[in-house]
Amino acid sequence: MSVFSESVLDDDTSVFGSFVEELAPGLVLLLIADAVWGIPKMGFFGTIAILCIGLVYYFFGRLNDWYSKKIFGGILPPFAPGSMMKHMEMATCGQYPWWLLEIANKSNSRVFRVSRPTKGHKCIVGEYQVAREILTDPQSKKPPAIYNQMRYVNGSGDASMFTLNGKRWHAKRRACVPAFSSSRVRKMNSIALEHTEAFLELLRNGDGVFDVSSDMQSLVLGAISESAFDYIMSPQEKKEFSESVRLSLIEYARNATVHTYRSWLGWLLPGRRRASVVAQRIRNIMIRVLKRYRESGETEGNRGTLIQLIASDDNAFRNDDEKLAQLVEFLVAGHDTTSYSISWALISLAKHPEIQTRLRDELSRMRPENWSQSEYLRMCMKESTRLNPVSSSTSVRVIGRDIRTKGGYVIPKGSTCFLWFLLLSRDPSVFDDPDEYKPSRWENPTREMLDSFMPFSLGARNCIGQTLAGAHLHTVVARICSEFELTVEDEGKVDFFMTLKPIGARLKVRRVSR
Ligand code: HEM
Repeated sequence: MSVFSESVLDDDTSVFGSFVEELAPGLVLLLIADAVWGIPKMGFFGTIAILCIGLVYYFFGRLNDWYSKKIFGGILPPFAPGSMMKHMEMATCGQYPWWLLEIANKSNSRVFRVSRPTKGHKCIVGEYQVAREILTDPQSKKPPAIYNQMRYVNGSGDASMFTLNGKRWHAKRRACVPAFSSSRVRKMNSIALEHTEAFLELLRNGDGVFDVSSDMQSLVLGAISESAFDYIMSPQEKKEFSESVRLSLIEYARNATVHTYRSWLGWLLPGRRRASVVAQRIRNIMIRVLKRYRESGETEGNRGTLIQLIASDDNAFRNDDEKLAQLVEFLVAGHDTTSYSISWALISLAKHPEIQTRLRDELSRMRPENWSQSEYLRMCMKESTRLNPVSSSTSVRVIGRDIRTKGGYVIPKGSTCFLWFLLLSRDPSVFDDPDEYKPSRWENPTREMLDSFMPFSLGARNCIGQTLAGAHLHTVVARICSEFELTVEDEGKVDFFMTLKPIGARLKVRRVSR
C-alpha cells in the first residue's frame, strides 16, 4: 500500500525556512509600504524601521523560548524539522500521519513543537505517558478554535457533545449513555449481523471482488442508522451521506483548522461554499430521520435508542437544531471510524493468509454466538487497530498545567497538544517490529504495550460508542472470515483526514466450506 515515501528530513528547511517565515511580517509591511508610498519616498530610515519590525518579531520568537525556559524551569520540546509552510502543507494532505511518524522515529523526542501561525505553543504528542497524563487530567480542555469547526458539519453550526466542554457537554453525554448499555449494544449488534448477512449474499452472487472501504461504509451506515435511529437508509441516502460527510470534513475538520482564515473568508472560497451545501444535505437526511421517529412515536422497539433519548430530552438538547446536530454527530463519528477499522482488519488478514487460516480454524471450532470470546479474534482485531488506528489524531487538548515529558522537556500550560495515536502505537521502543502485523504480540503484552494502546482515547472524553464499535468489529470480521478466504486484489492507497482510510482497496473472496 502506498504510504508517504519522500523523507521529510531530506527536505529539511527548518533553519532557513523558519527564519524567512518569521521575518515575513516585516517583508510584507515593506512591500505594502512600497506599493502605497514607494520605498524612495519612505526614505532610508523608514525602510530600516520596517525591516526592524520583522527582526524584532523573529527575535521575540527566540526570546519567548528563552523566557519559557526561565518560567517553566525546563526546556521546551524541540521544533519538528520543516518550515511552518511545510507543516501547513502536510497537515492538509493525506500523508500527514506518516510524515509525523517519520519525524518522531528520526528525532530524539516523540513530543515536538510545530509552527502554526496561531497563538501559543502547538505540540505533537507521541509519548504514551504524556498522552495519558493529558487525557486523564480534568484541567485539559478541548480547544474551541479547533472543535468549533466540526459544528459546521451538521449544517446549522450548532453545538454537540464532541465539540463542547463543561456542563453542556456533560448533560448531553449523560443523556446518551443509556443507548450504549450492554443490552442495547447486543440488540444493535444483532441488526449489524443482519446487514452482514445481506452483504454476504451479495458476495456469494458477485464477481468475487469487493471494494472494502466503500462496502463496509455502506454496511455500517445502514446498521447504525437502523439500530440507533430506527431508520432504514436507502442506497441513495447512504451514498449522499458518505459523500457529503467526506467533502464537509475535508473543509471543516482539515483545511479550516489549519488555515484559520478560511472561516473569515467563508463564501468567497469555493471549498467553503461546497462544504456548506453538502452540510445542508447531511442535515436534510437527519430531518427525515427525526420526522419519521416523530410520526411513529415512542414504541417498545425504539425505547432506549439514541433517537428516542435525544428526541425526548428537551433539557440536554434544547431545540431541534441541537437534536439534529447530535444525531449527525453520532452517525458521522460512528460509521466512518467503525467501517474503516473493519476494513483495516480485513486487509491485514487478507495480507497474512497463515493468520487468516488460524483465525478461521479457531472460529470453526466455536459456536457463532461465542465468537466474541475467541482469544485469537480479539488479538487479531487489537493488532489491526494498533497498526492502523483510524482515529489517529481526533484528540486535541489545551493543557491546564505544565507537563514534563520523558526526555525532560516541559510542555507549558496553555499549549495545544495534538495526541497522535499512530505515533503511540508504532513506537519502536514499546512495540517490536512496530510496522508488522503480528497478532501474537498480544499473547503476553507488556505493561507499556497496554498503556500505549488507546484507540478510543481516555478519560472523561473517551469514545462513548466504543462498546458498540468493538462489537461490530468482532461480529462483521468473524462472520466474513468464517465463510470466505480473502486475498488482496488491489492495495489502494492510504488517505487521512479525520480518520485513516484505506481508499480503493479491493479484496478477492473465495468461498470456503464451513
Ligand atoms: C472503531 C470505532 C471508533 C473509534 C476508533 C472511535 C474513536 C474515538 C475517539 C478517539 C474519541 C475521542 C476523541 C477525543 O478525545 O476528543 C471518540 C469520541 C467520540 N465517539 Fe468514537 N470511535 C469509534 C466509534 C464510535 C461509535 C460507533 C460511536 C457512536 C455511534 C462514536 C461516537 C463518539 C462520540 C459521540 C464521541 C465524543 C464523546 C465526547 O466528547 O464525550 N464513536 N471516538
